[in-house]
Amino acid sequence: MSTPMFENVALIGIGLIGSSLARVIAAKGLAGHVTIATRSAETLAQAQALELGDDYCQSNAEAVRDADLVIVSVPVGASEAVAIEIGPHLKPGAIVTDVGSTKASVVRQMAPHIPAHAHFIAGHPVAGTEQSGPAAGFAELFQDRWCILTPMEGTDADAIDRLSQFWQACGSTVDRMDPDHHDLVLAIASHLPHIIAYNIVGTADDLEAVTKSEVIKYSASGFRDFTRLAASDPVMWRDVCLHNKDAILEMLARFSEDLSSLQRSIRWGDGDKLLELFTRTRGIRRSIIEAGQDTDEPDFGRHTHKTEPSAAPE
Ligand SMILES: NC(=O)C1=CN([C@@H]2O[C@H](COP(=O)(O)OP(=O)(O)OC[C@H]3O[C@@H](n4cnc5c(N)ncnc54)[C@H](O)[C@@H]3O)[C@@H](O)[C@H]2O)C=CC1
Ligand SMILES: O=C(O)C(=O)Cc1ccc(O)cc1
Repeated sequence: MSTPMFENVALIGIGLIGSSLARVIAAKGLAGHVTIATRSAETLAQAQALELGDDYCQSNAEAVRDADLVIVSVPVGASEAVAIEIGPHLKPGAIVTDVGSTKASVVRQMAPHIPAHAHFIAGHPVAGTEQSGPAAGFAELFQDRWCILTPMEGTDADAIDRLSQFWQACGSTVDRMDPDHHDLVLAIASHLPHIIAYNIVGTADDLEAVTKSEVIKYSASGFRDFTRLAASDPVMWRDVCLHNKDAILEMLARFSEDLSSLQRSIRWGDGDKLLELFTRTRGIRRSIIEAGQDTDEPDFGRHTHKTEPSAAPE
């Protein structure tokens, strides 16, 4: 087997993302030794039973002591607590990254606690499912997906390269962005769809009392797709909403305005306007598929490396 990219890797948090990382690291021989740490003893025991790593400990501080690469895969609201715990125990040259769905808040929470002798580079693999926990992960999760890194100005270029190469070895294409820009783009591309799903399924559930399960009985695939998203982890999505508040509220305001306009078209029987919108949106999906950026479901969102990642900002 070839030399591993990192001798010692510490995975903090071993849910869907952490356990997918553990699996791809093992499958591709990317680490000499993997230490797993997570808060709950039960989850740690589950990770051990699944043989996801080489060492298991409940202390985040202890887990990072020898690590060359530390990957924090916890709900974004726990980022600061983890950074405070691990900061004083990082060895010189260690790379610390995360996988959180929001970036500006994570950078604010973690960066101040990472010592100057280590390298902090926030990240977000744009890959996931509605499942959570260590049993839900799989080695192919990151294959043909984007991973966005949001390094701060002045971060060691070598460390960024090493982390990029790691994600590429996991199957991803790496892109770089400013954290605020990431949060704005992901607010519309990922956060709003989840919020809309939680809302529509909640509304249907309220109606259920009136319609006695008819909503579920007669739901076609459109509603079922919403129920998949609305089954996503509640703690993770509470944290996304609280930690990307401004961008989400901005996008929700735009969404509400457009919804009001749609409502008006329906009320006044403006068929032309409805046809114009529905034709335009159908074209969007068709052009995505034709561009070869996506195959058919369930792989919508997987790309084919036909598009070059954009140039890294200086
Ligand atoms: N689920 C998804 O589809 C995706 C999630 N993400 C991000 O990845 C991160 C992790 O998400 P999942 O793996 O889905 O969640 P998960 O709920 O499956 O796992 C979270 C893990 O974090 C652990 N944890 C929580 N607080 C901790 C602490 N203080 N110290 C140590 N461990 C702690 C939990 O015990 C659990 O093992 C989140 O920030 C999320 O926004 C990113 C891309 C996709
Ligand atoms: O399950 C889905 O459809 C997702 O969209 C998964 C997902 C959730 C959160 C992320 O930050 C990235 C991907």
